[in-house]
Amino acid sequence: MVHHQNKAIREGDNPDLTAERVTGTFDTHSMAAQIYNSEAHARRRREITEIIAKRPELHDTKPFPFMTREEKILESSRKLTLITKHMNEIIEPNNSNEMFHLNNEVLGIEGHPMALHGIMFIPALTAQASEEQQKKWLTRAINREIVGTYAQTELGHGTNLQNLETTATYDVATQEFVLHTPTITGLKWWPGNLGKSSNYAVVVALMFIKGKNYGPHTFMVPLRDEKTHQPLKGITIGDIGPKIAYNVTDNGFLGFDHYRIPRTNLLMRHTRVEPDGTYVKPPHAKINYSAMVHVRSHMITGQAIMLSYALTIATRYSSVRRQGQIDTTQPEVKVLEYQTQQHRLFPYIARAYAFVFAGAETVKLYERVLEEVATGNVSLMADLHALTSGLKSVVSHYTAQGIEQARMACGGHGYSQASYMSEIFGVAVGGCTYEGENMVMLLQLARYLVKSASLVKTGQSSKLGPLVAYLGAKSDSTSLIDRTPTTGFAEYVKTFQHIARRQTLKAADKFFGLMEKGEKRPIAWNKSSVELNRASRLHTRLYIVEAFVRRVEEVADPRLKEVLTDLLHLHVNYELLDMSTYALEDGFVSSSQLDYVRDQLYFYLAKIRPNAVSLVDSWEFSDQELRSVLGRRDGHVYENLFAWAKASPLNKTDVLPSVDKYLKPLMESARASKL
Ligand SMILES: CCCCC/C=C/C(=O)SCCNC(=O)CCNC(=O)[C@H](O)C(C)(C)COP(=O)(O)OP(=O)(O)OC[C@H]1O[C@@H](n2cnc3c(N)ncnc32)[C@H](O)[C@@H]1OP(=O)(O)O
Ligand SMILES: Cc1cc2nc3c(=O)[nH]c(=O)nc-3n(C[C@H](O)[C@H](O)[C@H](O)COP(=O)(O)OP(=O)(O)OC[C@H]3O[C@@H](n4cnc5c(N)ncnc54)[C@H](O)[C@@H]3O)c2cc1C
Repeated sequence: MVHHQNKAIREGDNPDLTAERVTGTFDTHSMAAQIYNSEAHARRRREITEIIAKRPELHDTKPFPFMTREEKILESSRKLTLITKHMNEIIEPNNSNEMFHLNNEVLGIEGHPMALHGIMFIPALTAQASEEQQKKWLTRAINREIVGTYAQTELGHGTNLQNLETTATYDVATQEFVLHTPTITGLKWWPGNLGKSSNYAVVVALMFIKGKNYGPHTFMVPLRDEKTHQPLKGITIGDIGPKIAYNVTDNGFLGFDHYRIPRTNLLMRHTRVEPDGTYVKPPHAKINYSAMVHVRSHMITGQAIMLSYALTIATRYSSVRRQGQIDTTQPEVKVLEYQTQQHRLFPYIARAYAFVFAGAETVKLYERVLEEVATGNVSLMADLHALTSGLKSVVSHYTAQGIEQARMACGGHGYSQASYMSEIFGVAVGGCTYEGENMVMLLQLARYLVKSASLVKTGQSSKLGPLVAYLGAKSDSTSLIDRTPTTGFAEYVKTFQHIARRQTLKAADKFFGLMEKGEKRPIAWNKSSVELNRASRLHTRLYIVEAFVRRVEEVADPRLKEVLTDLLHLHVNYELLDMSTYALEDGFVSSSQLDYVRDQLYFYLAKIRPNAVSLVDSWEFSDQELRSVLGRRDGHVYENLFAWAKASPLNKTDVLPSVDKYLKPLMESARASKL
C-alpha cells in the first residue's frame, strides 16, 4: 500500500482530485497541526469528526438551503440538545477549541440558539462578574441551566456607546437599578439569541446615580420566566427578522419599562456601587468592554476558517471542473490550470494561512491580558485593543473579498446554494460590521498610531511599544528587494515597514497640521480619517506578514517549511503589488523592482500549483462541516449536484399549485383570446 502525504486520499474518489493529492509534497496531518496550533488539537479535531460521522442523529436531516428558517431553528435546537447531553462523550470538558469544532460540524455556521451564550454571555460573566456573582450565575450558565446573550447595540446606536439611550438609574431607597428604554431608538436591537432563545442577558446601559451619568455599565438581567419562558413584566422582546445570513440565530429587540433589578446585578468584578450609591471606579475606564475584545481576538481565527471553507470548495471544484483548452491539441483542462484561476485563489490561500497564524498570536496575547487584568495589571489593554481593532477590520474585509472571489471562481455552480458559498459569504461579511464597524475600529487603531507617531516626532521613540517600534527606526533610502543577490523576507518586511511608517507619519502630520492651522481636534481628526485608516490598514498588514514570517521560522519539518515558505513568498509579493501605490509614490520601490515582484508572484503561483489541493485539504474540514456539494472531499460533484437538485422541495410534485392556480389559467386565457 502506498502511503501518500495527503491523508485525504480514498479509493473510489474522482481521479482528477486524487491526482492532485498525489502530487502533494507534505503531510497534511502535520500541516493541520500548524493550522490548529498543536498536534494534539489537530488530532482531537479528527477524532471528534469521526465520532460525529458515526452518529447519524448529529447529522443534518436535509440540506440547510431546503429548510425554512423555522425548520432550521427546530433542527438546530434538536442537535444542540443532543450535543449538550452527550458533550462529555465527544469533547474534553470545558475545552473551548473542541467545542468550537463540535459546533461547526454539528450545528454549522448559521448560528444556533446558544451561539451568543458561548461567544459573549459566558465571557462577559467570566471577566466582569465578581466571585460571588460568578457562583450565582456562571456555573448555571456553563451548565446551560440558563441561556444568555450580550445586549448592547440599540436601534439608534451601535458604535457610539456613550450615547446609548437605555438607562440604569440607581434607586438608593430600594437598592435597585431601574432599567428603562425611553424611546424607540433606545430599544436594544441586534443581540444574537435575544429574540426567542435567551432568558437572561448581560445588558449594557448608561448608569445614573443621583443624577450623574457614569457611562455604559454591564448588568445581569433576567428577561424571561425560567419555567414558562414568557417575557417578564416590564420587558418587550422579539426577533428582528431575517438577515442576509446567520438566520438560525434569533437576533432580537428588547425594551424595558421601568424594569427593576437588584443593585447586586451590576457586574462588580472591577466596578462597584455601594448600597448608599457610592461609585467605586474600575482600574481602567474600558475594562467592561472585555466581552467585545474577547470576540475580536477570537474572530480572526473564525474568519480564517470561513475563508478556508470557500477556498477548499473552490480549489477542489477547480480540480474536477474541466473547461476549455490551453493547448488546442490537448483535451479540456482542469480550470485550476488557468493562471487567472490560480491568481484568484492561491493568494487567498496564503492569506488564510497568514490570518490563522496571526489569529493564534492574538489569542495568546488576549489570554495573557486576561490573566494580567485579573491581577489588576491593565497595562497591555491598550495594545490589545489596538491590535484586535486593526486585525478584525483587515481580516474580515479580505475574508469577505476572498470568499466572493472563490464563489466566482466556481462559475455558475458557485451561484447555486449547493455550493454553500452565499451562506459562507453572508456569515463572514457580518464580521465587517459586528464587534465594531470596520472603519470605526481602524480609527481606534489610528488613535494608537497617532500617539506613537507623536512619540517619534518628539524624539521619544524609545518609549514605543514592540508592535510599533518600527515607527521609530530609520529607513533605508530605497528598498533592497531585487538589489541584493539573495532577496529574502527581510527586504520585504523592511519595505512594508517603510510603507506603514511613511503613511502613519504622513497621516499624523496631516492631523497635527490641521490643528496647527486652527482646526478643532475632532474636525482635524475627521478631515484626516481616510489617511489615518490607510495607515491602520498598512500597519495591520505588516503585522500579519510578520506573524507569518515568525511562524515559518519556527517550523522544523523541512517539507512543511518548504511549502509554507512558498506560500509566504506568494503572500509578500501579492501584498506588495496590492499596495504598490504606497511603495512607488516616494520612489522607495522602482517600477523595475515591481517587475521583479510580479515575476516572483507568477513563479510562486506555478510552484504552489501541485500543492494547492493539499494546502486546502490540510484544514481538514469534513463534508458535514463544509455542507457544499461542490467542495465534497471525494470530488463526485456532478452526480451529487443532480441528486441535490432532485431533492429540491419544488421537485416534490411535477405540477406546482402556483401553476394550477395562476399559470394554467393565464395560458388558457391567452390561448382563448387568440381564437
Ligand atoms: C459569530 C457571530 C457573533 C457576532 C457577535 C457580535 C456581537 C456584537 O457585535 S456586540 C456589540 C459590539 N459593539 C461594538 O463593538 C461597538 C463599537 N464601539 C466601541 O467599541 C466603542 O464605542 C469605541 C471603542 C468605538 C469608543 O468607545 P468610547 O467608550 O466612546 O471611547 P472613548 O472615545 O471614550 O475613548 C476612547 C479611548 O478608549 C480606548 N478604548 C476603547 N475601547 C477599549 C478597550 N476595549 N480596551 C482598551 N482601551 C479601549 C481607546 O483606545 C481610546 O484610548 P485613547 O486613544 O487613549 O483615548
Ligand atoms: C450579525 C450581527 C450580529 C450582531 N450581534 C450583536 C450582539 O450579539 N449584541 C450586540 O449588542 N450587538 C450586535 N450586533 C450589532 C453590531 O455590533 C453593530 O451593528 C455594530 O457595532 C455597528 O454599529 P451600528 O450598527 O450602529 O453602525 P453605525 O455606527 O450606524 O455605522 C454606519 C456607518 O457609519 C460609520 N460611522 C459610525 N460612527 C463613525 C465614526 N465615529 N467615525 C467614522 N465613521 C463612523 C460607519 O463606519 C458605517 O459606515 C450585531 C450585528 C450584526 C450584523
